[in-house]
Amino acid sequence: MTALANLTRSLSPSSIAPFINKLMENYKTRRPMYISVILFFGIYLIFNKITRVPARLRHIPQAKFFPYLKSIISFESYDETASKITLPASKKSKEGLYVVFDAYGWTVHVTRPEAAKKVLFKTDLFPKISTGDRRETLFGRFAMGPSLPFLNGPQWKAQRKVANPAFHRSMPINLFGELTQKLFNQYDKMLDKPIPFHELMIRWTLDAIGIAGFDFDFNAIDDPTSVWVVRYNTIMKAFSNPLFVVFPSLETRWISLFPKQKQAHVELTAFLNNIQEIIKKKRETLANEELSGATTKKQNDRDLLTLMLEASAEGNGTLTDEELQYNLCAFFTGGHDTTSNQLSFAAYNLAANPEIQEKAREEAIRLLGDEPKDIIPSADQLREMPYINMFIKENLRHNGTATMVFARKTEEDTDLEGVFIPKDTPVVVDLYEIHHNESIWTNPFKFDPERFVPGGEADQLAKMGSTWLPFGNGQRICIGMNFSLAEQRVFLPMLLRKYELSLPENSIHKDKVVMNGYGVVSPKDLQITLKRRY
Ligand code: HEM
Repeated sequence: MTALANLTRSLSPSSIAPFINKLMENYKTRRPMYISVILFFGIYLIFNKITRVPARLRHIPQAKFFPYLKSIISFESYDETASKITLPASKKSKEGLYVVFDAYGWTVHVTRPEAAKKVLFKTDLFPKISTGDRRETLFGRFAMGPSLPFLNGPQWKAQRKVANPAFHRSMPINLFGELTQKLFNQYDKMLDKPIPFHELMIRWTLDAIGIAGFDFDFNAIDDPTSVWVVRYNTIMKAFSNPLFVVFPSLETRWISLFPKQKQAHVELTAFLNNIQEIIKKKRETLANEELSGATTKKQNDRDLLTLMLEASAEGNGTLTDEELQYNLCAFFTGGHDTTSNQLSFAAYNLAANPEIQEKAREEAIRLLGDEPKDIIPSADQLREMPYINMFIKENLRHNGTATMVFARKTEEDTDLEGVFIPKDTPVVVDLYEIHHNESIWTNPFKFDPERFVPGGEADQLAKMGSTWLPFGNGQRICIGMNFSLAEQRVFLPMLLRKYELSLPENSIHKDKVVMNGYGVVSPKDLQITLKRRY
């Protein structure tokens, strides 16, 4: 007790004041040194966190950190990064797992079909990772609400039940065909010289998803300067600004310092208001139709929004206006760039492989005739194009635009093909690596549609698990898969009948296609020369 009393007395304010004064004096003179030590220590901690695999994941092979970082910050083509870094890492273990520090922190990547199947099918063990609170960022306001790509469990199921019927009806083939004819009018203004193929494809898919999604004509093919096209493009461009992707708080707290980003938010508000207005009008129209018993459009001409509202009315569940808005935006993010990239890769693969192009053209002519006029294939004809379908599948394998699925997170400690993965570990299935893994596909870098003949290599491999999965697999498989395939099946035979495709002499893609992007890739500035056949 006496000792404690003495200590308390010695710690009285009057006794420690000189000590504090001395410390403050010292601090004033040595402030730069203290700050340096704290900074150094902070940097060391961050460096350590980023460069050292955490102990709980050290039993899994690692993709080399610095070469990986260098490759990402020098914007190397995705396939270069894969060949140099991630594919070699995937070969270090028979299970094909490796860890790398990416957008989710230390993440386990899956590059073999057996493990991929488990991750994609066991949705309760591997739910989608939470994207954190980015609701106030531009991308967050556009897409990160309660919508299909981001939800899990019963909430996701309830939404998918409303959306599924809209994607499992007969597709708007005529719309895709008419838009193709419109695009041909643009091609015809630029014949026999390199045309910006990818840029035009982006305009085509924007019109397709606008009209088929919610009956809104952007008119991007005919007028890329129209107010809605410019507005949409401004928003999309601002999304991909890496500064705000990496530091979202700059956008939420310091937005006034970034006038361009601020303007993109204004454009987005106008865009979202327009969608809300369309939803409101659509509800009114459907209510009136119900009252009068009249329907204005045939089933396959109805847009996805109408079909979802009808599915609700038929008792498949309900979506609020907010949920409908976020899902329509999800159809834009999921369905616009992806299909335009895929069709541009298709054009590249036709131009780079003249024999394959000729074989595909012969099939299109056999099916649709060789009369010198545009012909839109019928739904039955779309099912009768074995070679073009094989070409489409190989294009999705060899140059699939989605290189990986959305990240998952382990719900509990788990075993993946005999490898221990602790709870709360981010897990990503690498689609590109599975499609280019030499221990799965024979000569995977060769473009060869024959792999997909019935009973051929692809069919044999399917027994191993998820070997061909450009749209993902399992419950969360891309809801727009049939929509996109229908777009491709209409566009390609029409293109082949009318034009011969070649790569310009000075094309940057002469040796192999040069890619842009990371999770979703596209052929960089793809130019193609078109020669009319009729
Ligand atoms: C070539 C075209 C396309 C490719 C390669 C593609 C690929 C994918 C992939 C890999 C996923 C993720 C699966 C996962 O995380 O497990 C996905 C999900 C999704 N895609 Fe697509 N997609 C395409 C076109 C479309 C289209 C046209 C739409 C809509 C019109 C669309 C809407 C969606 C949506 C809403 C999801 C989330 C589904 C869910 O979680 O329930 N996609 N897509």
